[in-house]
Amino acid sequence: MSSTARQVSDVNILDSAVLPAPEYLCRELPRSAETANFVASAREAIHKILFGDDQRLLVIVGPCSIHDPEAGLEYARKLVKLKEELQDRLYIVMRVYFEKPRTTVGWKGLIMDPDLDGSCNLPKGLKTARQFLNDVLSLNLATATELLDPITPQYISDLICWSAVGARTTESQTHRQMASGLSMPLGFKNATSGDTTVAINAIRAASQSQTFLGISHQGLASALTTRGNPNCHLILRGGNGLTNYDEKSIHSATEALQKNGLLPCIMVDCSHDNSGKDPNKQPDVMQSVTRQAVQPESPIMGVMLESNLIGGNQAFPRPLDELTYGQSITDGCVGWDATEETLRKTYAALKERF
Ligand SMILES: O=C[C@H](O)[C@H](O)COP(=O)(O)O
Ligand SMILES: C=C(OP(=O)(O)O)C(=O)O
Repeated sequence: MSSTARQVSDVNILDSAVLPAPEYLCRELPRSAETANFVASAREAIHKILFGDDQRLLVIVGPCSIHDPEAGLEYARKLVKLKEELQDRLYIVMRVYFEKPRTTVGWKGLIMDPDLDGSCNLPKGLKTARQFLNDVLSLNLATATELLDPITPQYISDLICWSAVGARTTESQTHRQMASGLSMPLGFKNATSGDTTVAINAIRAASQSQTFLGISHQGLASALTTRGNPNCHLILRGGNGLTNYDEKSIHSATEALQKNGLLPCIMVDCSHDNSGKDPNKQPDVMQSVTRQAVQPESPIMGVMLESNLIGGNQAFPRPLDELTYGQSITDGCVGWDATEETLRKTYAALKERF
């Protein structure tokens, strides 16, 4: 009888590289006291909007994904000027998305592949993301991201003012548990099928205390017990080719929230299925949503817009020297001029709310 055992673990693992512990990266790229205070007050401002203590509209706007930090910062510098101008009616937060959930496969974002060439240099990706967040916050601009991998928050969440769990992960217990321990307000998107029940269940689960497997700041596998996140809300993004920002959809989502004892508090994503993935339709969606938002007792407290320096998107992968500066390599975005016009129109329409 042979005593040689067959290989039964790591059969499909090609490589494994230890990452720096979160505390190491946070020490290398620390947050200043000013930045910490800015993040805390941005989260408070968003909390007040969620709970109806501030009538401003929360606007999560920016690139579908950050792939070029230089262009991302140019965008941030433009956005912060507009934010300051419109801040008595709009609370503008920049989309700073580093992790992309894919329907099948594709570029998974700057954290996973910062060199855009499939080399997946994760230590560089985490470092670039942390540096970029620090840079945006130093402009006095609040940051929003989707948290996809449950290990990522330990590296960057102290620099995030608002986060989302996406349509592909709202039903995942792992993500609901993660959300229950996060320190910032968070939106759950309805499922890609259009189902909103999964997002409502997610809000309920994330508001509870949970114990689950995670990593500590020292990078050690840990059992984490959370308090529950009281600042979760619903995001309607359409689904299965259909929109869900019309009055009837908003009304039925509101009823479902109330039936579950949750705050009637809804953000509308003007992109994704709500625009049929056509970025040119996002401004019209935003206008329609704003018209509803100014109605008395409207549950609409926020909107999301995918926007970049240049409108549309470019096919990717492609040779890096052929990339158009400031244009999305993931979903199509509204260009800067149209973004500015749309936000100004929203601002003007919101006069009725004040
Ligand atoms: O917002 C981004 C995309 O819609 C999401 O990452 C899915 O992209 P995919 O369907 O192209 O994979
Ligand atoms: C991936 C995103 O959205 P969704 O989860 O709605 O597809 C996104 O907002 O980048």
